[in-house]
Amino acid sequence: MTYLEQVDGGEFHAATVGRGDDQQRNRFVRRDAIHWLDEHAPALAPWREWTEALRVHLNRRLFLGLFSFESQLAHYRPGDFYRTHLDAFRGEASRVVSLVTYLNPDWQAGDGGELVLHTDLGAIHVPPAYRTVVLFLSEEMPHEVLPAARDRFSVAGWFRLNGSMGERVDPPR
Ligand SMILES: O=C(O)CCC(=O)C(=O)O
Ligand SMILES: [Fe+2]
Repeated sequence: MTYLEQVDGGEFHAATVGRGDDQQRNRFVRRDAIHWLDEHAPALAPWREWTEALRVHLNRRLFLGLFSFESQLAHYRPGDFYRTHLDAFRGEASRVVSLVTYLNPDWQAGDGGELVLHTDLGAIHVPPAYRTVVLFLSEEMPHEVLPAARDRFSVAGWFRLNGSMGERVDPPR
């Protein structure tokens, strides 16, 4: 049984909006079900190695000071969506770079479920097709997920700064 099959068996819960104590389930904003990827699962070693190599590369080339990475698998059932949002609030300085990738083979034009990036130059529509990887600045890129006509699986991850201060260890999970 693959890691994904295991997860699909039941370890999903309704996605919430916000972090920590501010977390709330808001079905008007997002409808998907999510599963935080287990940092220690042996099956996910290639994913950890790849995202770690990307983290080091981004720091080397762009001096971003990225410290950690967290990611979650999301399942959008037909009709599910995620309204326009930012992944981080300015000044919060936790999530710096967002990464999204897709697990849907044979995604067709009429299947919907596009990720829409609302850039200064206009909207960019990204079909959630297998092997597509999207990276953007978490605080600066408004984006949304349009409703899909079929089940849609994505992995969203965030490269974060080290927000540890005094007794408070970051990330909090
Ligand atoms: O699945 C996607 O295309 C993007 C998901 C997203 O924006 C998020 O989880 O913050
Ligand atoms: Fe997002």
